[in-house]
Formats: sequence, structure tokens, C-alpha cells
Amino acid sequence: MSFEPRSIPIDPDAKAALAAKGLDYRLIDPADLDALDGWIDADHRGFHHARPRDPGRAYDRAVMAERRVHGVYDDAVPEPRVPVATVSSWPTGLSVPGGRSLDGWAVSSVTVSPTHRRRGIARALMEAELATAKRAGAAVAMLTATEATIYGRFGYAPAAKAVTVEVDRRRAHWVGPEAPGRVHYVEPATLRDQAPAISRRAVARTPGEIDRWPGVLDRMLGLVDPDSDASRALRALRYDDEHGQPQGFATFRVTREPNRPGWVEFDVLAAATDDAERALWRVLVEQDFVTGVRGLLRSTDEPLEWLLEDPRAVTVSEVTDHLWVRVVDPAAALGARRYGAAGELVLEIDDPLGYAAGRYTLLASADGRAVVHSPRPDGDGDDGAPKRERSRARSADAESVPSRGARAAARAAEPRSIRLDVRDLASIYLGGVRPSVLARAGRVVEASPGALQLADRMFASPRTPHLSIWF
Ligand SMILES: CC(=O)SCCNC(=O)CCNC(=O)[C@H](O)C(C)(C)COP(=O)(O)OP(=O)(O)OC[C@H]1O[C@@H](n2cnc3c(N)ncnc32)[C@H](O)[C@@H]1OP(=O)(O)O
Repeated sequence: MSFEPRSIPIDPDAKAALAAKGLDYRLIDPADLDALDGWIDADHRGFHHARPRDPGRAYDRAVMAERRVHGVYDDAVPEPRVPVATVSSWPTGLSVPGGRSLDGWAVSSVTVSPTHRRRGIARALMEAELATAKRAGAAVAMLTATEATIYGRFGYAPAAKAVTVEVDRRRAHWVGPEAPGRVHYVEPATLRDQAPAISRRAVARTPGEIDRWPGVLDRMLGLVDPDSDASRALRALRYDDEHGQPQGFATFRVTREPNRPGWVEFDVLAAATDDAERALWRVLVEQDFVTGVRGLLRSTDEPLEWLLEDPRAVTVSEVTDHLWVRVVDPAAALGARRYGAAGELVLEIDDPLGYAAGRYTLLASADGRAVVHSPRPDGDGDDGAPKRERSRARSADAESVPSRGARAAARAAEPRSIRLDVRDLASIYLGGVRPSVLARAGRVVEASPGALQLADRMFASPRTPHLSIWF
């Protein structure tokens, strides 16, 4: 999905709702630098950051020029050029199981000034973003959240987790295979040309990752403000495969007191291959004169403990809901991913805001591809599934049914169905949690026997979903 995000008109409902509170909801023209700088100041203040200065401000201006940036203005404040609320958004791909990229709508920079909080400003902004996502043709909206209690009311739910991984250096004895390629130290600036392609491939193979926006790799590589202390402390590693092709990179810092062993800290490890992932981990954990290694925003499913003689050298903490997803077009979202098992499953989705409500029939074949049928607009109850697709999916699904009689019964039966809220759909969508776990929590309801077991098998993802950046 690539288009000018500012081409969509401003949401009239939010404009009217905020005008009724004496506030002006505006879409900012990035060429109006005074307005953009006021917005950037409000965004920094809203997240309790220090006032921005160059070159960070120049970076923010460049990033926001690619986005849809809204501010909410109150003429009664002493500095009316600084908005009392902010939000930014942009179209971007979300990797889904099977390797495809789903059209998504990323939402970020949601702040409301403490002087204007709890008057429904964030609600107006968030509802407008959903309407805009729908107009943009996105299948999902998505965000990363400061607090886990804010976004459920708008239909978002955790879809991919992230963890902090710590490794005790003294116990980190490598027993994993040798990678066929080599890891090199490189200057971060030399990665500028290679990082985007490696990163694209790493994103594509991991459900839950979103496309990297222009400029973010410069920030990761410390190139936005290369003379700052933080950037100068950054070291970069690159893995080249046995043919000399770059397949992964990582950046890290060592924090230490004088004459004391330090800690290796990193939050960037992008690997397009398993060899690259292993080799980079190895160099990170096998450093001398360090106490340990701390990797931030890592997967819940890192292979690391299986690569060390002592798996207890690895500890996992700060397990967080990281990627939040809100399904706005279930047919497009469900049709984009591959499924872990063939079958026919009906999803009866409840959505208080209406976007995803309805009955969706998911027909997955043995190769994992699926077609999705939703009710016809005339509401005659026929899901419109072509008979040929239905019988193919059913017969593949019936392979596990033992007897001929049972197979016939299964074929004659109504398709299996589950009932769930749009938030639960978001949580099972990438395979981050099994539908049966949400059923145990009293959220997903098995509407016909065997439906949960089928749903568990279908929604399973061969690779655990993971998002390794904040956005
Ligand atoms: C995607 C991102 O950008 S994540 C970043 C979120 N922003 C921050 O954390 C910055 C600091 N916080 C803030 O700026 C504000 O507190 C915001 C943006 C979270 C909320 O703004 P407000 O305008 O006060 O929210 P608003 O009045 O519209 O509240 C809407 C609903 O959310 C609830 N709510 C708002 N903030 C919170 C919160 N921090 N925790 C729990 N519930 C909240 C309100 O109670 C209200 O509930 P209801 O309508 O169901 O009764």
C-alpha cells in the first residue's frame, strides 16, 4: 500500500466532536515548518522527553513529512502554535504467517496534554484513525503502546510479544553449530547501503514485524547524530555468508564503570537467515571482560538457550505485549496469511465499533492458502462459499478423522464455528496465542464441537510472531 497518506480528507466526525469542545483538529502540512515544529514540541512533551534539538529535530521533520500528522489546537492557551494533542499515522506492511505483507495502518505519537486529559480527545483521535485506516484500504490498524490499558476499548489487542533476554557471560559456553560465514566489525555508516535489504528480508520472514520507514535505520545505526556520546559508543557487526553476501547485522554498546567488566546491550539484531542469527548471537555473547549480554525487544522464541551448554545462562524478563493490532477488514486480513492446517471454520466476530462484525467462513486448503467468505449484503445467511473450494477444504480437514462413517458425518455436518470479539481475533491472528487459551480465559467460545481444536491447528504459525522495534 503506497500512496500519499495526506490525500485522505480529515475525519469530519472528529473535527465536529473536537470543535464542540472549543478545539481545532488539523492535518499538518509538513512544508509549514513552524506548525510542524510546534507539533514535534508537543509530541516530545507528551512523552516526557527533553525538548528536541538539531539534528534530532531535522530527523523528526523528515520522518513526519512522510506521515499523516494531526494536531489538536486550543486558541486559549498561551502558546497556541503547540497543539494540546498529537497523533501520526501512515500506511505500512505487516508481515503475516506465510511471508506475505498485509496492508496495515500504523498509529503513533498519541499524546494529550495533561492540561486537557480525560475530555475524550484521545477517543476522538483514535476513532478517526480507524475510520481513516478503513478509507485507506488497510486490513488492520496497529500500534505499540505505552500502557496496556488504553487501546482495548478501540478493538486493539496484543498480537506479538517481545522480551528482554539476558545471558550470564561466565556460563555462556557455545555448543551450537559453526556458521559457514563470518562476522565482521564494520563502521555503522558502511551498513547504510546494506542494512535496508537485509532488514527487508528479516522483516518478511517474521510475522509481526512491520516495514521499516525511511530514516529509521539511520537512527538504529547512530547516524542521525553521529557525534553524540550514544552514537559514538555504538558498535556494529555484520554477518557475511560463505559466498561473502551480507545476511545480518547487529548494533550494540558496552556500558561499564572504569576497571569493571561491562554489560553488552543491544536492541538491533536483524538476520535474514538462521546462520546469520546464530553467528551474531555468538559474537554478542562470547565477549571477554563483560558480565553479561542484554538483548532488548527479542522474541519469546529465541533459539539461544539451545545453542549454549548451560541453558540456564539465559534468563528472560520483561515479557510484554508489544505489537497491538486492530482488525478493520477481517476478510482481507484472514485471506492474506497462510494456515497451519486445512479446514473450514466459521468465525462469528463481535465488534462494538462495527468494522469487523459478522460471520466469516475461512476455507483453508492443505497448502495453507485460504479463501474467506463473509455474509452477502442482503443478509440471506449464505456465506457464498463455492462448493468446489468447500469440499476440497473439508476433505483435507477430514484426513485426521479415523472411520469412513465419521468422515461422512464430518462432511455432512455444519462447518465448525467459534465466537470471538474483534480483540481476540487480533490476538490469534498472527499465531501469538492459541484460540483454546483464550477459550480457557472465557473469551473465545466454541460454538460447535471440535471447532477449537481446528482453530488451534489452523491459526498456528510456524514462526512465533515478534516485533523488534517501537513505532
Ligand atoms: C500508540 C501510542 O502512541 S501509545 C502512547 C500513548 N500516550 C502516552 O502514553 C502519553 C501520555 N498519556 C497521554 O497523553 C494521555 O493520557 C492519553 C493519550 C493516553 C489519553 O488521552 P485522553 O484524552 O486523556 O483520553 P480520553 O479522555 O479520550 O479517554 C478515552 C478513554 O481511555 C481511557 N484512558 C485514557 N488514558 C488512559 C490510561 N492512561 N490508562 C487507562 N485508560 C485510559 C479513559 O478513561 C477513557 O475511557 P472511556 O472513554 O472508555 O470511559
